[in-house]
Amino acid sequence: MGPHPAVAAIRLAVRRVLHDVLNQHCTQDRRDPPLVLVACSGGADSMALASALTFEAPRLGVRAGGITVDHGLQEGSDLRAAEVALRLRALRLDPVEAVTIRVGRDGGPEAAARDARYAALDAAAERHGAAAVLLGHTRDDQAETVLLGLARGSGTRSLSGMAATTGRDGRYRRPFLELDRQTARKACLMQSLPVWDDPHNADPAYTRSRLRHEGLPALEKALGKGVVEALARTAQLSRDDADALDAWAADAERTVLDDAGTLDVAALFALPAAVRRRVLRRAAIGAGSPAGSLFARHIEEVDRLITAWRGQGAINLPGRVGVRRQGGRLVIRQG
Ligand SMILES: Nc1ncnc2c1ncn2[C@@H]1O[C@H](COP(=O)(O)OP(=O)(O)OP(=O)(O)O)[C@@H](O)[C@H]1O
Repeated sequence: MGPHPAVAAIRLAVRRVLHDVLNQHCTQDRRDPPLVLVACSGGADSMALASALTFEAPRLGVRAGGITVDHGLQEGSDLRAAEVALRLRALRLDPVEAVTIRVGRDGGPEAAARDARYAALDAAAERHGAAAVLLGHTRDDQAETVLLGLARGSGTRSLSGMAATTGRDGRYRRPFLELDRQTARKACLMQSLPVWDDPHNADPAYTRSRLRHEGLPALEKALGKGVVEALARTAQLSRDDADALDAWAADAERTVLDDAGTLDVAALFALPAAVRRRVLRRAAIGAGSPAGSLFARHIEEVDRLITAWRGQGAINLPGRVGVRRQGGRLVIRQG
């Protein structure tokens, strides 16, 4: 008798990613077996991921290890991290590491914890020479990410959620992005894997938690069960659109930019709004405005220098970047 369908599904998802990693490894002409690490919080998604990795890796000639990060934000988090590391070793992953980090405050508690966690995972990947790091984000996480982008009123890039592959050299992989959270949970249950439910995930103080426990269930009640799947599909379609528009903007930039680094207003005006705003955003970032602080409202204001010109003065962007219209040119400079 084969494995339970949930276990078969998580294994298939991981096998596909391992094939990809192996192909990439071979094209780099490497002969040693690649090491793949699972980033594991001890929650159901990443424990399911660890179990699938431990099953598939030896069959494909891949080495498999695990990393758990202790954010040090809760009483006893060090003991829990040690416990997760033990569970990963019990799955015969090797190497296994529990890494303790210090979380700053920049950008709010959730963003600060995420930034510190990725920095620790990057460092661990470098230290162990890992070819890939697997993350347990599911289709439900993707749907939540799309809704958060929608609620911020941002564009297609933000609606495109998380990519299956991100990070330096495509280091981070998300095998479960097309799998629902219920399947991961069921797979743990069927394999008698103990899982740890992070109390933060149920804490209504966190936006994502409210969305998960109140927002999405209300949407499903109103619109039907297919909402999560539809939102995940929206993410993929938006990603394709955003990629195409980014490529268009990169081409357009070459035609509107002169050697002195100023932009031709008439040529900008002739571009479709979605492309023009991307060109303006690229130029602002190129001049030193930090991408994370540059919001749609900033770019809209710069855009008005082109589309609603009435002699306005210079516009100040984050990072001490100023934008002014001088005759038929747009001058974007720091300082
Ligand atoms: N403390 C951690 N240590 C290592 N990896 C982590 C940690 N927290 C999150 N991750 C990785 O990031 C992914 C997504 O994080 P998220 O906070 O959504 O997960 P979670 O709900 O805490 O845990 P899980 O996804 O395992 O159920 C996890 O699946 C895991 O791969």
